Amino acid sequence: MSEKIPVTVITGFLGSGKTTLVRHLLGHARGKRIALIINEFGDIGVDKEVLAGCGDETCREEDMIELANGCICCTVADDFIPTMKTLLERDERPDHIVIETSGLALPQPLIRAFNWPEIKTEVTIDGVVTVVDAAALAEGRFASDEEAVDAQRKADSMLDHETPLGELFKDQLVSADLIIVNKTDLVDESGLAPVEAELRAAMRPGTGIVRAANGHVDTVALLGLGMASEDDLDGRESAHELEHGGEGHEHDDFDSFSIRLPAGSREALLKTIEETIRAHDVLRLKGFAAIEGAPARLAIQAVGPRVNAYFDRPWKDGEKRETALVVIGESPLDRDAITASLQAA
Ligand SMILES: Nc1nc2c(ncn2[C@@H]2O[C@H](COP(=O)(O)OP(=O)(O)OP(=O)(O)O)[C@@H](O)[C@H]2O)c(=O)[nH]1
Repeated sequence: MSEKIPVTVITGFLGSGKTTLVRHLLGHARGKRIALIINEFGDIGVDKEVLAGCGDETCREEDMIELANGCICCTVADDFIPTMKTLLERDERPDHIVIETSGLALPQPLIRAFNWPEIKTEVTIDGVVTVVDAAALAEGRFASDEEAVDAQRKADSMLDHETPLGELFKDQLVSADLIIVNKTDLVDESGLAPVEAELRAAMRPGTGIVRAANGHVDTVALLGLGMASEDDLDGRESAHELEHGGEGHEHDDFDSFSIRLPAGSREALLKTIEETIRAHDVLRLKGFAAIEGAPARLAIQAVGPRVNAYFDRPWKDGEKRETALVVIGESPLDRDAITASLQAA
């Protein structure tokens, strides 16, 4: 049997620089024939257009395949596996396959798809590479325009609309074998150090971190990791899988509860939330807040000490204007102390 073809899976939030990285990679392929599978959604074809313009003979049109649907995790059987099989049945098989995932799909189902018998004997994941936007992270955001990310997600019926962005971000980090800290040209050293500390706290131990600007990463560092990630799933579970017991794993060690508060001031609430999270090791805090005098509700997403808040929509007629938050952390959570702390807002 011929050797398995290595596949690099590239994840990362919308706008983090995945396409830029892929473009650089194709332009520096060092003679490797690389096939590219793009899992784009929304503005279909944009990434392909960008890549087609790279002007290098390694970027051959026939080696770029777009998946029809926006979310690999929903369409593994109908779309992804057949696409892979078609690619593998070609006379001229690629030396390496790169999959650029949509910035909002969970990487976990894609990684597990490599264990499907239809493709398991022919391909293996060389490495899962997660691109992060250092500039956004340095400012406490996951992406340069979170609202655009969320709007796009909501517009795509194929995507899970419930998973908070912070959770998806973490899912992308724990999936990674290598994290590319991109856009370092926009952040100085004092900004990068805390970003990397944050990434290290969230990622699986041993994950590599490489800094980059405009996706300039040496092909040698990017390809040939030889991780066989599909055989090494421990610790890569998505938050969703963790909450729901996962694939044959038991995860009873998370606790969550909800709390309701009267309308208050935005500044006081966010400050209190941040302090509460730090004081009580809360992993996640999410919900909606009623802000005095505001006609819209304030969506709150916190992952670790990073609290995000944005007005997501106006209050509806008849809707009760109160703050409702869900607190999640490792069991046991000190509910009374956390509740008292949040009530101080
Ligand atoms: N300053 C700076 N800009 C960058 C860097 N990398 C990418 N960009 C810019 O950031 C924007 C998004 O980059 P893309 O490569 O399209 O990001 P992506 O992750 O593929 O985005 P989607 O396909 O929309 O998910 C583009 O305008 C890039 O030119 C970088 O290192 N520094």
